Amino acid sequence: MSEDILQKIVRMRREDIDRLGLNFNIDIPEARRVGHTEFLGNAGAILEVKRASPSKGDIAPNLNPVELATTYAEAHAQAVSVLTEMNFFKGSLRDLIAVADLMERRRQQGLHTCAVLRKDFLLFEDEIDIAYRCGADAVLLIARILDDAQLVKMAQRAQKFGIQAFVEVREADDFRKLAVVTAALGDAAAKTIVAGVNSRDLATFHTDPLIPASVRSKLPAKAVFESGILSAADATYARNLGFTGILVGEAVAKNPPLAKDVVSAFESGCENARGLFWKKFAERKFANNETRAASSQDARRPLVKICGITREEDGLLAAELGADMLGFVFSTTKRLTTEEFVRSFKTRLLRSACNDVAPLLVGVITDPNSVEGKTAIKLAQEGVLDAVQFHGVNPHNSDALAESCSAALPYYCAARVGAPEDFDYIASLRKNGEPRILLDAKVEGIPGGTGKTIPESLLREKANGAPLWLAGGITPENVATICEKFHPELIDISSGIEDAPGIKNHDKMKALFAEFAAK
Ligand SMILES: O=C(O)c1ccccc1NCC(=O)[C@H](O)[C@H](O)COP(=O)(O)O
Repeated sequence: MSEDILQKIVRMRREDIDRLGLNFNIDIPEARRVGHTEFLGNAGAILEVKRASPSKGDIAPNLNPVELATTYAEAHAQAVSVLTEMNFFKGSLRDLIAVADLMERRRQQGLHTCAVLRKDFLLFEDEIDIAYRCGADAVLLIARILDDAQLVKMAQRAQKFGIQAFVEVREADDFRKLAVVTAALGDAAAKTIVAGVNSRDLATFHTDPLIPASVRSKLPAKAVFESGILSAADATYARNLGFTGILVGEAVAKNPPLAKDVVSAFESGCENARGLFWKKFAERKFANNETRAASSQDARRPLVKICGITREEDGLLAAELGADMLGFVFSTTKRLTTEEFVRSFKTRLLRSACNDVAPLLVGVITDPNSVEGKTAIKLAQEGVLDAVQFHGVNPHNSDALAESCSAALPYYCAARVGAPEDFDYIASLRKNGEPRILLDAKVEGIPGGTGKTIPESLLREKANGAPLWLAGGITPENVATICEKFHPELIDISSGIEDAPGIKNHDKMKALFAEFAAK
């Protein structure tokens, strides 16, 4: 089997250590000469001294580590992460020593001091000694490249020095290792171990902001969202999920003035209902991947949202068939629903034991200032609805969202797509920290539920890359072909399973889900 990039980094590092020794031929202090700052003693941002990466190539090849770390400290970062891997990240133990010495000078001057993390692909206990002597307050331990015994020995060595072991996890086996090392450290674990989840797959470089969301509940209280944070809005998203730290590299190394915005967005945010919605969705997505693979359902089945529910029997059947989300339209169209209906449906749904996990309930709105829009927002803030779908309206431009943000509105955006320019709006939503955006067909004069599909050429040209949430004209007849062509993560269906607007046809609904039975 061919070597992935992570295996290559580790192999080359082992070869360098054989040639140069654990200190890579660099003079390092005989003994530690700096004080100690607890790594993530308080919630906050960890900003990185990063010259290059295997995924991006050169990022800031000529950066001055002391100048950059000074900017980070002045932005009140909690920690500075210093990459010391030389082949792919162009880092060095010299950078680590320089940043730790800088923090010691700041400590003595009474200035804000950041903890210093040695970020590398560490393999041996004696590398912890070297990190400690250089002045690190924490060391990264990547669970995926260490076996149980080695991970435990390295964490114990960190504990012996009174520094933190920052254990990076991502896959199921990493979580098992985290449990092993936590048990091995006993009472000391709470003080020594900080867990981090990387939104970037180190083998493929693909980042997905839903990966940290999917595992937040399995992590200890102190937990870090690593990679893929490009803006203040992304930092807010991570905080909304309940992470106590973010690790930001490329964005701040390339653009140091961004450090301040990222730090303050993270520190002023909090865990809230928006984060809860994304956690529920992400847990559902990844749990479903596993259970479907083991059941009679097609493992490639997307998540399914059935929209435009106006009758209890339709919603209950959709739930029984395995719908992941149910949509209720709070916009004056033929599928308009009411507050009373949604409240009583929710009670009924929770009473019915048709599914282990009830579908998420969302209110679709086209005008946050309308009576209907405000009703859906209220129901989402109360927790009756799991989220609001801003359909064709930009929540970031609306006063309603600004007001409701303080009350933590769970929401996502749906964009109506009919021309290439519409993807500019989608890009702007992504920059605003939206982890997923639903794409729906644009038909003049009809806000949604049009029964029309998005032109294939547009999807092919413009929607590549990001996980796709797809609506518009999906039917039991075309769903298999659409899924085969575009591999959506979620599909959203309304008129394709109806006899009339808001009146679902049960045979069509069954036919839709039958398309996902393993063939
Ligand atoms: O469905 C509606 O009547 C509706 C009205 C106003 C705004 C949005 C609306 N639906 C939004 C959805 O999420 C639909 O499921 C989506 O447009 C797909 O509909 P369809 O093409 O009928 O499957």
